[in-house]
Amino acid sequence: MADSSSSLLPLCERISHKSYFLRIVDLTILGLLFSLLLYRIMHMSENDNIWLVAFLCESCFSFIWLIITCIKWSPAEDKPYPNRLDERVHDFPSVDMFVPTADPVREPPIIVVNTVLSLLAVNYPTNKLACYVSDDGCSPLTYFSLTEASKFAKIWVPFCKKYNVRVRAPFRYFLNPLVATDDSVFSKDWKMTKREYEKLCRKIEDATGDSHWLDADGDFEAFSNTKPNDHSTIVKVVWENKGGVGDDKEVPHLVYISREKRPNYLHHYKTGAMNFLLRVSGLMTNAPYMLNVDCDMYANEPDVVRQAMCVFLENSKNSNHCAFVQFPQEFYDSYTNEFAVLQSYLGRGVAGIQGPIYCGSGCFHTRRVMYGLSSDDLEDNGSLSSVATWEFLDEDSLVRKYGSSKEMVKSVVGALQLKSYPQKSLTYFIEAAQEVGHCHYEYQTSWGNLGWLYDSVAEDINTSIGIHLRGWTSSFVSPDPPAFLGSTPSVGLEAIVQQRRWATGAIEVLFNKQSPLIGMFRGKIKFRQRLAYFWVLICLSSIPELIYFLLPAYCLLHNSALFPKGPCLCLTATLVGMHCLYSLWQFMNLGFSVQSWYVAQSIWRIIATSSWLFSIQDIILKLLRISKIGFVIAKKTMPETRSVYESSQGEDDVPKSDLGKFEFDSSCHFIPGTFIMLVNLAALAGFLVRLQRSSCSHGGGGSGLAEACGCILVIMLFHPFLKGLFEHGKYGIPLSTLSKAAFLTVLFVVFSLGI
Ligand SMILES: O=c1ccn([C@@H]2O[C@H](COP(=O)(O)OP(=O)(O)O[C@H]3O[C@H](CO)[C@@H](O)[C@H](O)[C@H]3O)[C@@H](O)[C@H]2O)c(=O)[nH]1
Ligand SMILES: [Mn+2]
Repeated sequence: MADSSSSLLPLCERISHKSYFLRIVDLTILGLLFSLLLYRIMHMSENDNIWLVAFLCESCFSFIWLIITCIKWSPAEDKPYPNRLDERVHDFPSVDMFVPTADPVREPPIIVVNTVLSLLAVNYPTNKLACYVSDDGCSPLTYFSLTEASKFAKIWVPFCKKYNVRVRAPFRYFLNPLVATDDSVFSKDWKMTKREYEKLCRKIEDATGDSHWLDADGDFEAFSNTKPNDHSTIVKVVWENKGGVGDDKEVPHLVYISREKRPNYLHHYKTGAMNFLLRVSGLMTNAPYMLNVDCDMYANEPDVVRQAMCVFLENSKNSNHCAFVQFPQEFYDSYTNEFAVLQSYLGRGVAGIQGPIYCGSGCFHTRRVMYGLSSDDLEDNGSLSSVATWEFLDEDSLVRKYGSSKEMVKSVVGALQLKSYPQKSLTYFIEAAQEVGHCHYEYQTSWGNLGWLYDSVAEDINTSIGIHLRGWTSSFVSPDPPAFLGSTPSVGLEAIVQQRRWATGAIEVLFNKQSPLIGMFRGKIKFRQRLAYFWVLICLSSIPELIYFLLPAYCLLHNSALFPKGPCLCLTATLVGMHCLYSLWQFMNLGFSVQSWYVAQSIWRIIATSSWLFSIQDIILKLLRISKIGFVIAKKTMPETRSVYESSQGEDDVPKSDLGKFEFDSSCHFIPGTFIMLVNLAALAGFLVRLQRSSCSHGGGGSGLAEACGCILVIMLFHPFLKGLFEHGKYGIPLSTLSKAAFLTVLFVVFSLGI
């Protein structure tokens, strides 16, 4: 473990990104918002009800900005120095790596295989690593792909280490052609490895849709007569690194697991899979640290495990108890950069308080924390306190918490006491692993209150709150190039549905016993950290946003004033202008273009008025017990696999003009956006032909110019819908959506005109 000599340089450092300039900008915007609210209060009596509605919406926006300012106040991140690790650490801690997958169609096995290969090939002693793939789809194709991948890994892993390959997911690596080199051995190895990878791709492709190979091989017997939601537990050791000494030619363990599923049992989607992974890995290797990635998130940085260990080992020497190390989620196929910007500003902001929020992927966890320990259950030297020993290691309580498997209990005790795990063959544990995969294993235990927490489809936020409430800190490491890269749905329905799930999950957290709202003063969580979890509920702002986007149109048609009059209009104009410039600066500061800033602004507004709006409906239906909330798996794609071994052109296969174009279909998700667009167009048209009512009987009455500008701004924000009105095919708004939105627009216009 880590050398205690203090004269050596630290393994990681905390870097503060505090900026007085940004604080002043944040506070100025906040001041302008409050001034606007004050102006509205002072002129409430002179205006009609719409003034009050605007006031309420703006109060919500001001509250959100207040929270954002608090979160961003003292941004920070950790910078690890993996090069210093070797001189400091003699015995590296083990790390178990989890990859959950659930659907071989939406998550093609070749993507999962690439993720697994990138993990198996990281720069870390191979005998300290084990990779576990959980398959909720119970797919023989996924299992087959992994067995084939493990054979290829014996070529790929040594190749990566010998030539210090930077990107260790073969599909990415082979996108680039072989660079001319004098090293003939390298050229030969490169060509051979590429050929083998192509063979692997072809084998997987051939096996897709053709299942005769299933019967031919006894290894697949476990998969016969299974359905994804009705089958027994399957545990298969795909590759065991027997007697490994950790040299560069070895391949770490690879284990395939699929927990039992029966139609009438709750299986808790990804969260259930994660807890099963936690148990099986506990039985087999019981590493003190665990990496968890989504099946499409390959390791893009070979040193990533070493980076995470730098943070853990450095913190283990002081009493700063770090529960997890989170790397940002970044994507190889994203044409919009709104997440990168969000993570860079808000993510670092939270990181500077108690630590980043766990975001489901690209995160290293501590096993002991996942088994339910609080930060004050530990002594300064990291051992269990006497109270915790009594509370956690009592035999009855162990069975009550972790279930009845004797092997499991033994492994939990070992993990809690940080005992080194007796090496046994992985196959020795298959029976015990099957036992802890039964549907009823968790029944009347604490699983779901410990491990990954149940009752929300956003298990990441939920679990994260649980950890921070127990007084742990977490760490944010954001290397360049990114540590992990994954696939994100293209802009359109897929992305909207994904955002709807995230928003629904976030609101579900509000109603949990972990809720940052309930138990406001409970737990060892810092106040600003609690605020950060409130920010996650930003999805609730969809209602004021929707209303606000309709207000200018309403006021224009109804001939009432929305914005302050005279010189005070400057207040609104400055606010809008400053906010635009500020967000533009944030984008450009990270190297993104003006265009990408503009696209991101509209994407956020579209997400707010569709995904977030429908998530509120999901929650209401759940609370009324009318429907349950499911986990719709996001579709993963990789740059044309064909091009990987035929043209090596990558994304160039897609016409550039189609990249990032908004796709529509007849889903109800597109109705709000179309409706907003039509309403604002109608109001502007009405304004232009002086259709507005001439009487000023309804309150203040405005010249309408400011409101017309408001409409133009809304149209600019929803410009994909404007384009969608004129485009055809998947880029055009379908007639059914258009007619529904048009009907609503007519109702709105009639209502606004007061006919
Ligand atoms: O029943 C299920 C459903 C999903 N998954 C896996 O969960 C992961 C995440 O699913 P994905 O469809 O990719 O969701 P995303 O919206 O892209 O994921 C983000 O949001 C989720 C919460 O909604 C988090 O769990 C993820 O870690 C986070 O990356 C994938 O590896 C899936 O295979 C399962 O194992 N079982
Ligand atoms: Mn995903």
